[in-house]
Amino acid sequence: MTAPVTIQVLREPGADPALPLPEYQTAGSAGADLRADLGGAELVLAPGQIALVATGLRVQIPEGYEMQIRPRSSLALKHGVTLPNTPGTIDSDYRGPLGVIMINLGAAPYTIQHGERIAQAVIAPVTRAAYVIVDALDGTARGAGGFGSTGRG
Ligand SMILES: O=c1ccn([C@H]2C[C@H](O)[C@@H](COP(=O)(O)OP(=O)(O)OP(=O)(O)O)O2)c(=O)[nH]1
Repeated sequence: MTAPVTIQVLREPGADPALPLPEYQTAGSAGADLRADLGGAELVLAPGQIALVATGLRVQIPEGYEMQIRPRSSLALKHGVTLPNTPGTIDSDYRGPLGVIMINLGAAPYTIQHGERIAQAVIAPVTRAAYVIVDALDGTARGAGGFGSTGRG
């Protein structure tokens, strides 16, 4: 296993110090679970509602990496609760509160509990590109074909 990337974490003033930091549930988990810090309260997400859910944390990600915030499949499958902007992008130069944008696509209200695991954070290397203007692009067999050009199934 490669050495872990260190993410410096600052708790927001007033954040619940009892909440565990993002944590991997198994040795092979790609994502570390993020918890809702609701100040001890709960948050009801009505069908169709979008909310920015606080984690109570700020993070400092090393340059050259990003954090991707992804849904938990269990919440999505059982309740239709997911992230409308998945994966959320946390930039290495961002120093604000780490928030999770959630949406309830299910038919019933969903109650998020204080401390509930609401999403997962995946750390990934970032490749930066240089964009350059040209007069023509290389030809390929696919050409401009897309959006189902190769047929269905
Ligand atoms: O799910 C998310 C997505 C983003 N952010 C924070 C961290 C990220 O670095 C910053 C900006 O996100 P993004 O680049 O996706 O937002 P934007 O709409 O392009 O805004 P900006 O103009 O601030 O970049 O907001 C979150 O806390 N949670």
